[in-house]
Amino acid sequence: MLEIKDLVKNYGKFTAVDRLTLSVGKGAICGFVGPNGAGKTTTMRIMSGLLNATSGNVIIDGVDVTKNPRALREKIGYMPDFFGVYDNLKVTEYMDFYAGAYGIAYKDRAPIIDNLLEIVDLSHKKDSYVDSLSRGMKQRLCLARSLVHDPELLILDEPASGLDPRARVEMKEVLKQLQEMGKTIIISSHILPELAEMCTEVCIINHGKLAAQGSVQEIMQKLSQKRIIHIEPLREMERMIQILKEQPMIRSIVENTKDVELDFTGTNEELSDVLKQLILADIPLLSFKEKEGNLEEVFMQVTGGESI
Ligand SMILES: Nc1ncnc2c1ncn2[C@@H]1O[C@H](COP(=O)(O)OP(=O)(O)OP(=O)(O)O)[C@@H](O)[C@H]1O
Repeated sequence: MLEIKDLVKNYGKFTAVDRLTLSVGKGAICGFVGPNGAGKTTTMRIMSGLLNATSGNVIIDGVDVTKNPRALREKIGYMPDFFGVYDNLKVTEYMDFYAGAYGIAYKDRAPIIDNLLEIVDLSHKKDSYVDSLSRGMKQRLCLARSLVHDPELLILDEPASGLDPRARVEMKEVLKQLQEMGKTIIISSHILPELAEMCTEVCIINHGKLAAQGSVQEIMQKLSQKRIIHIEPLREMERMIQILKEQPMIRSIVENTKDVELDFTGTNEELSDVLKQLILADIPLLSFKEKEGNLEEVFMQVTGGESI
């Protein structure tokens, strides 16, 4: 659905997007994650035809944005990270304004607007003033507005930013519904855990380059250099540690009051062998498990510890 090839954007001498190459399949919810200033907004604005690239290509559904921005206008819905101020405009009037801007005939607008407000769960607010809505509602309204022309690809810049956990869950549900309707969604954030639960895949962007792409699980596996294994014996801690010290794939052992933490460098096969050794030595075990990777740690590792 989306292919970005060698995309470069220079602002004067500064390179904000640096030979970025990636592709996103139809029906994906792809998270664009990176620290502040990584180049996410710049890339999204180029994808949406709002900004010219210095070089490279952005191909959406077979059409190059840089060569044919008009043809793409219908295919793309863009939600910016900034929500303007709309004094004295009611929710339906706001939607009507955008429907008009996309050339939708006046007589066709009402059912489209009603349907979209229902999708984003704002039907009950249709006669309210936009400025009176909560932040979460404004974000959802902004999302509804980017859908007026029924685009195939949605480009959402930081839609979850500043939302409380409940509003995030609501946003996640709306996105899932849109995915079920066959839309492809690109969504950005500078907080990986915020996106992880919403996305089918993630692209981590750093200094305008792609640092990693894949499902959250794949990225965690590829990038977590450390495998930490927790082992809790019922007793015989000392004897267990002696056996563990003889295992070749264990880089270090940290002893806690009740359990030990191994920094393990081996494969699953080798890990199951460690378990076998302990059982053969009759060490009574209460638990033997790998610590789940921490998304934030992985993100910090990929982006060189830059702030999130
Ligand atoms: N119009 C501009 N002129 C000069 N530099 C710019 C311009 N727009 C963006 N930049 C710079 O390009 C870099 C990338 O900015 P961009 O807004 O794309 O990052 P981002 O990943 O979206 O960051 P954030 O999460 O803070 O929104 C930043 O260093 C920014 O200062």
